Amino acid sequence: MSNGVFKIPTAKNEPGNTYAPGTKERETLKAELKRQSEMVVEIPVIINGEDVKTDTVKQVVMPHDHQHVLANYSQAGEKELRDAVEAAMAAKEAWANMPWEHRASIFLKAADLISGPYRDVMNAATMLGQSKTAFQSEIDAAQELIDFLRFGVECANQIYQIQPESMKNIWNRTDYRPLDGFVLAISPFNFTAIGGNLPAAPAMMGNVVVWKPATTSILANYYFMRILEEAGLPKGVINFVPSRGSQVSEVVLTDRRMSGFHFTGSTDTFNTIWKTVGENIAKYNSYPRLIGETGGKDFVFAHETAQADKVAAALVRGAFEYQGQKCSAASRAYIPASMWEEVKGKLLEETAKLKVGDVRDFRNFMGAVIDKPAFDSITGYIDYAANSEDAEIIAGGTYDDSVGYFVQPTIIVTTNPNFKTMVEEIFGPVLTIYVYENDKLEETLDAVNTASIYALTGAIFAQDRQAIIHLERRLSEAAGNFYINDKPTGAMVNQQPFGGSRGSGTNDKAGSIFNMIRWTSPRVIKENFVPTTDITYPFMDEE
Ligand SMILES: NC(=O)c1ccc[n+]([C@@H]2O[C@H](COP(=O)([O-])OP(=O)(O)OC[C@H]3O[C@@H](n4cnc5c(N)ncnc54)[C@H](O)[C@@H]3O)[C@@H](O)[C@H]2O)c1
Ligand SMILES: N[C@@H](CCC=O)C(=O)O
Repeated sequence: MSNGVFKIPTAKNEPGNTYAPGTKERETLKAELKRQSEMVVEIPVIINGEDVKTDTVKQVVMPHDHQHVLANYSQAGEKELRDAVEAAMAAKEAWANMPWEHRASIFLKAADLISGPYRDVMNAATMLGQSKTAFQSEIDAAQELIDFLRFGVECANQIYQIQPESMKNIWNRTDYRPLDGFVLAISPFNFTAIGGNLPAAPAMMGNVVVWKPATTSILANYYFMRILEEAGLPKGVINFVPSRGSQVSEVVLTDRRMSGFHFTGSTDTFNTIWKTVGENIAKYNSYPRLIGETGGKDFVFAHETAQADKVAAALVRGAFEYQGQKCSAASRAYIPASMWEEVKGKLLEETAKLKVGDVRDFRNFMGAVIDKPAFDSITGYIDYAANSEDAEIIAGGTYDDSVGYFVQPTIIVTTNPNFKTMVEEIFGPVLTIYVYENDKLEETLDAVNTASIYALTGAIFAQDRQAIIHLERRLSEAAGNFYINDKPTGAMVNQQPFGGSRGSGTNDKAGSIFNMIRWTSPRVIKENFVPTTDITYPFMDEE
């Protein structure tokens, strides 16, 4: 029994640790890295709160030391996937009917557990399993994940307060029901926070979920699942099913009770899923909500009034942090000829300083790329540029996968604004630059707008206010997250709600009210306190 309109604790962005030499946080994180490096975790499938081991067991390795096994995980097959759907459906009624403040408490508690006792665990698992540096892990597995949980609760609370007007004798109410079925969440490898948010956001709104994590981020995703359990998530509300994507599509995506799909990953995968849903549309109980944040080919555009050193700094951080494996990473840049020599000098100087290696050595700025297919794909682009007459590699261009999947930060300069590496998402530490003549501003802006199918993030650099206004207008459809005099990465929950359009997804802005509202199916209730007995209208009494 709940009596009260409860006040949700005010959400604030989680402050980050620095891990500077001599700090306590650096010491405890290093100890946790050592502990996790010396053990092999056995990761089960988790269905209805029960650990399930299967016959298909696969390994999780460190990308920066690929012979080092961190964990073995059970892969769910068809039976486990079907069981997960049934477990979710069985948990549905009790979860949907749990008083909202108790649902909220579970996620707020999980946020506090990550902020406190499990911060090192989440960071170490993300560093070792996904090859993130301490800095990159902290902004993801700690800060962003905590923010998603706390602001998610706040957004849900705001939605529940959106209520209709009522007239004399009438009370109108909106009942924010969860969707009529279950939600399938499929997450990418590159952000532990996104992995957590994809199942958590629909669950906060009262939905039950089948969650398929990416195979290369399973370790951190598994620890998050355990934290949710410790926070009190009832059995079956989120079912954790490491599995093959194609099999999830066959078995879970096409189940008639699938009412929502929450995805982040590549555009190709989302297209395949959308097509599968379309082909099966007559089968579903209700039209499934399809929410997908996908790829990017993010740009930095410098105007002739920009400051060269700031442009160069944004390019280095925007392109090479986390090995360029951010959907928001700066991967194409447009620099005016008048500024190029200065930008180039600074870029080469700063890029030469970046150390690439094992993330347990805190002096490294970059770790390894995620796995062998990613390594082969990224180095394929580098080789293509090396052999092209339209391009010159001015930094990096080398790679080595003998110990870990290491790719040096690479800068390509091209004379063709539609060169392959200016157009396609590479998802690695490769930046391509097109130097434009100062008097070709409009043609170059057209190229920014049309070169790729994506519209995720983009940054402009300029000092002149009229130029800023002009660029902002001319590139209005080119990015869902647009930056002025800043790098195109590092969006924060509740500050820069994140998502793009065109080939970059449905732009539902993760962690915001726009996304959370997709997980409800509102029922409007009209209650009449004084029902009428009149059948006819008053004006019918006389002619
Ligand atoms: N827009 C954003 O907010 C955002 C954020 C992070 C990553 N991304 C994008 O994600 C991509 C990188 O992540 P990734 O390599 O994990 O992406 P991916 O598309 O390869 O995989 C994403 C998930 O989909 C699963 N999957 C693959 N094929 C499937 C299929 N046929 N059916 C069902 N599931 C399938 C994978 O196993 C994984 O869990 C990049 O394109 C990046 O831009 C976008
Ligand atoms: N939200 C993150 C990117 C997530 C995609 O990989 C950023 O803004 O850098």
